[in-house]
Amino acid sequence: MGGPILDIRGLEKTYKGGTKALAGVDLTINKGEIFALLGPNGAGKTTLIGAVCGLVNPTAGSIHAFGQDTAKNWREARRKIGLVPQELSFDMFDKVIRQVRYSRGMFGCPPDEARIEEVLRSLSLWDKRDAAIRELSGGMKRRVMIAKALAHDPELLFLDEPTAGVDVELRRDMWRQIDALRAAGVTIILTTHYIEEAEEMADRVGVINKGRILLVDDKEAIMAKLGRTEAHFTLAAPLAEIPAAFAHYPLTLEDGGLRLIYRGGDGTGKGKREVAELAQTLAGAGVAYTGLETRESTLEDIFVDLVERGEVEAAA
Ligand SMILES: Nc1ncnc2c1ncn2[C@@H]1O[C@H](COP(=O)(O)OP(=O)(O)OP(=O)(O)O)[C@@H](O)[C@H]1O
Repeated sequence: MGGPILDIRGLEKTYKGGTKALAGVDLTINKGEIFALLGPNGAGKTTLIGAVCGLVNPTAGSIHAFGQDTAKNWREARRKIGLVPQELSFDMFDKVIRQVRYSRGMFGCPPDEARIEEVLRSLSLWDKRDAAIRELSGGMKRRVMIAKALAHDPELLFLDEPTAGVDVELRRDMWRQIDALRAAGVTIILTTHYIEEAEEMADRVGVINKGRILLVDDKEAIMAKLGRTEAHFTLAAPLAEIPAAFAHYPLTLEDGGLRLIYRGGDGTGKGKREVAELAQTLAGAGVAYTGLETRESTLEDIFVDLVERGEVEAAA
């Protein structure tokens, strides 16, 4: 992975009417990475993307893209940036291929029919190239949005909720497309509500809420730092209390003493190890169990936890 391709410092945006959508965002994106920006509705994700793409005028702070200060020279930076916005936007009566060609030209790239064909084929749009956009299904329209964003061969691609409301097949296609772009060295920033998407695709994850970045880290590091193991032992007979020999484990008794629950670990495997120890030693200590269910926390658990904790801290 390369050096910084995007550097955002102290970015703030207050809309007319007073909504503070960004409240001091610092974020550095490295060349070649896939960065997932997670956050609930209204967190400021679209505003942040808009600020980098020159669609939103920041109230304070700075953005450097490809080493250029976008406040001074956003056109130069914008040429190297592709944006697939959340909303569909194009001339519905125009033909697919013309819209894609037009996008390429708009960013000052010379015509290149071979490249246009390649982009259309990669998105399974080649057969539809002469169709008017309004004749296409919703999923196909979304593909056209991506084709348009790729037509000028951007080095940095923003995907704002690329798979919101699309079917499973199209979502898988998009993941494949993102993989291919990653292989070609394109840096990708995607926003999503689908945590599984971030879990599947991203190298790094940032969590944003109320215009503030709560956390940025490697996906693996987040899982390791904040991952938890939960294990439920269904006991053969109720326990009145946790035996002293197991007091050093993070255990609780529920269901009138019939369920022994382990909640702990740190994502480094400690949780699994401790649960395995318990599974082996409980019976020997006279605690028989008839069932064991375990689960590891997902990025979704971590995200919900962080946002809730962030809200608690903000309210405190
Ligand atoms: N043009 C605008 N004028 C006034 N307020 C706006 C405007 N655009 C966004 N906002 C407000 O700014 C805040 C952040 O919105 P933004 O669209 O950036 O969030 P988001 O994280 O992209 O949300 P979602 O996941 O719902 O798309 C919200 O409170 C929103 O209502």
